[in-house]
Amino acid sequence: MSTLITNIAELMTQDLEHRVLKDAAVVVEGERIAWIGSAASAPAADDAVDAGGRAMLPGWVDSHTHLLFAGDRTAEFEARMAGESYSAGGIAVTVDATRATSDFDLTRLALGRVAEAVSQGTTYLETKTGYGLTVEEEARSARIASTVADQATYLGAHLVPAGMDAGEYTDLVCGPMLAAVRPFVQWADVFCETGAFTEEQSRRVLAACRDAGLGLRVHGNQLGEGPGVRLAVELGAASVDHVNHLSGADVEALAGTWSGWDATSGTGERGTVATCLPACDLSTRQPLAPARALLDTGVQVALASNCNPGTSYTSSMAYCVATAVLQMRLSVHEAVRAATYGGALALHKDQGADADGERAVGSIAVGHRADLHVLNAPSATHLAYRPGMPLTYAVWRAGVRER
Ligand SMILES: N=CN[C@@H](CCC(=O)O)C(=O)O
Ligand SMILES: [Zn+2]
Repeated sequence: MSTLITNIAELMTQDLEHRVLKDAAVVVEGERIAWIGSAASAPAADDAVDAGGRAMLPGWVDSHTHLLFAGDRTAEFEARMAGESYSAGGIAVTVDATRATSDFDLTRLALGRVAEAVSQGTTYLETKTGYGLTVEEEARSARIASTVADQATYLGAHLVPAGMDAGEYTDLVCGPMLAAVRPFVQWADVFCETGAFTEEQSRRVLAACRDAGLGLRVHGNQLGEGPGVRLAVELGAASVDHVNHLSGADVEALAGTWSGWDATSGTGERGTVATCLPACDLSTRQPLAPARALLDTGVQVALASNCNPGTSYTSSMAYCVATAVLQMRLSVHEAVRAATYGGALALHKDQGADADGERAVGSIAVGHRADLHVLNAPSATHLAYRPGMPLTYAVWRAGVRER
């Protein structure tokens, strides 16, 4: 079964050549993109969809979410808006609510959040554990995460539970808890920040998880300058996320990780993606991450929602893109790239087409997964020009029309 989507006013491919085609068409065959080019030379297909002169871009790749939770933290948000500052301790409120929720309800809540994201153009997403914090609860979250998201991350090192010794809890995270979650996750993450995990504890967790075969990610430099970026670079993490407070040395270190990468062919030695979370920055009144400086220094950047009940209760990638353009000084093309290809790079899903059985996401090219987002607008510029407007018109996820 093939579908020709034609009359696309602007096709922002976010492929390696950064092509933006006018008056374009795309053919979807099963789960893959089979053809792209000018509408005038499009081949025939079983079915046809008229995009009506709208813009198409890759579906958003949300590479950082925390969707496995119950309850909300409205009171904490209100206190913050009244002047209190964010601290890691709020996580415990969500842990209590999550533990008190059945498997069925936790799954239903997470699926509802995924559906919300997909309806706004997200077609590939990662989610994390981290609101369980016991062996059984983290294993449960990891199991459910693996069924609701495309990729799952183990974040047992989110907060030391009340009444536990930090060293003993770190042992648990590196030992029995890791063994229990291992079948369900691809990645491990650690909240390396004052009030959460120290540099030494974070290094221990990351090393144990790496030895268990997991890829690494780090929550770092969110609330102040600290060891997060250094640790991510030292251990070869795929991404370091938040990155609000960076020293010049942090930026240089991140740029250095990309010195062996050839961005024009998408080959070479991968570095550590800097994942900026602007919705979280606004909701916690932190300075926006220096995405402009990171890009200018040669760092690969991703934008993600960080959807969670404490610091960023939104899955709107369009909101992140609008903020990146209006306030972080990215061009529309750069912001959309960070929210699509950048996320794929951070999740190691930027490559693969037909031959190897893997399908790249985050860019529109033949053989890639057919994850497509049509805007109710003639160009992607409208994402920033009309911020806050519901611009998602149609969504294909792995070739299936979702909206
Ligand atoms: N920073 C650590 N973890 C989450 C927040 C978790 C929470 O406050 O519930 C984040 O990415 O912002
Ligand atoms: Zn997070």
